[in-house]
Amino acid sequence: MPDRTPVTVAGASGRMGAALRTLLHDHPTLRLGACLERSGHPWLSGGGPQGVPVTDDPAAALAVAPVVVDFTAPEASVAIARAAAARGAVHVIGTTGFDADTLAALVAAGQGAVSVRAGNMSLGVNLLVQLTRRVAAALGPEFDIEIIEAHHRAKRDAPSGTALMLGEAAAEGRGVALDTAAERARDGLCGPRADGAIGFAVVRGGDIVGEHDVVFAGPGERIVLRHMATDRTIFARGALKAADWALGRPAGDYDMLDVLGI
Ligand SMILES: NC(=O)C1=CN([C@@H]2O[C@H](COP(=O)(O)OP(=O)(O)OC[C@H]3O[C@@H](n4cnc5c(N)ncnc54)[C@H](O)[C@@H]3O)[C@@H](O)[C@H]2O)C=CC1
Ligand SMILES: O=C(O)C1=N[C@H](C(=O)O)C[C@H](O)C1
Repeated sequence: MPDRTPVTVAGASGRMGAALRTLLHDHPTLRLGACLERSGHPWLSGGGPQGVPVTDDPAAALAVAPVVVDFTAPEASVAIARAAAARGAVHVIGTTGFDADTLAALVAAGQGAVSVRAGNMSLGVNLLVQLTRRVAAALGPEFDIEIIEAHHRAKRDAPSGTALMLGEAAAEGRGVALDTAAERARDGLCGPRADGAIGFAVVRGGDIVGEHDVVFAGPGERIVLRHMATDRTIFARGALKAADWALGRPAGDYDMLDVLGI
């Protein structure tokens, strides 16, 4: 397979890093070009994949492989965005858990890069986002919207990036701002549900890859839109599709709806 584009995998030893490295092994257009890991990671002193540099320096990785697929942590993604912008490189961002300040820092740092960011890179979830927007727009305020997500016990952020994407889509469909509609915690004598709220509930346990329900609960009936991921390959495949799609595009901020054309 000649002339495949070298890719930096950021967070290369992680769950998503492993899924990406497996797919890149025999990908038709992309190959593993460099591994980026956190400072102090054991792979920096050996033990990582052979034949490619392993580094904690985003600029050094991008000098070798100027397309970076990044499933790391929010602060790490900001540093990678800065390095990608300096080279006008492609930065595919799967990392979730950004607060408002870190998200603003990411966007500012990435000016000049070709950035594709999504809280979920799978085809199925991005279709679910579109369905959620349509159903929320079609139903009246008598339908309460609740988003329930479940993930493995090691996940650090909640609600998941996907749950927040679905919440944004529901809020858009309803013509409201998610910031004001979201109910993210209920505990104790919290009173009845607020009219128009978009509620979030979170399950963590075992090795659940990722499950999301959008519940529209009305008087006498309930609609549930559900996505269940059983294999991380779906996210890795989407991320590599985004990398391929982004090559040669003008600098800017894109998402998976752009990549998938849906
Ligand atoms: N958008 C999507 O489709 C998906 C997003 N995710 C998100 O991706 C992120 C990672 O998920 P997992 O792979 O499950 O986590 P993980 O904990 O298995 O892997 C994260 C990796 O990033 C590395 N890392 C941390 N700081 C770094 C730095 N400064 N520079 C380079 N590497 C660094 C860690 O050492 C680790 O190897 C999470 O935010 C998760 O929510 C996960 C799956 C799908
Ligand atoms: O951390 C994970 O594992 C996942 N994170 C993403 C999210 O926060 O939605 C996507 C997927 O659900 C798996």
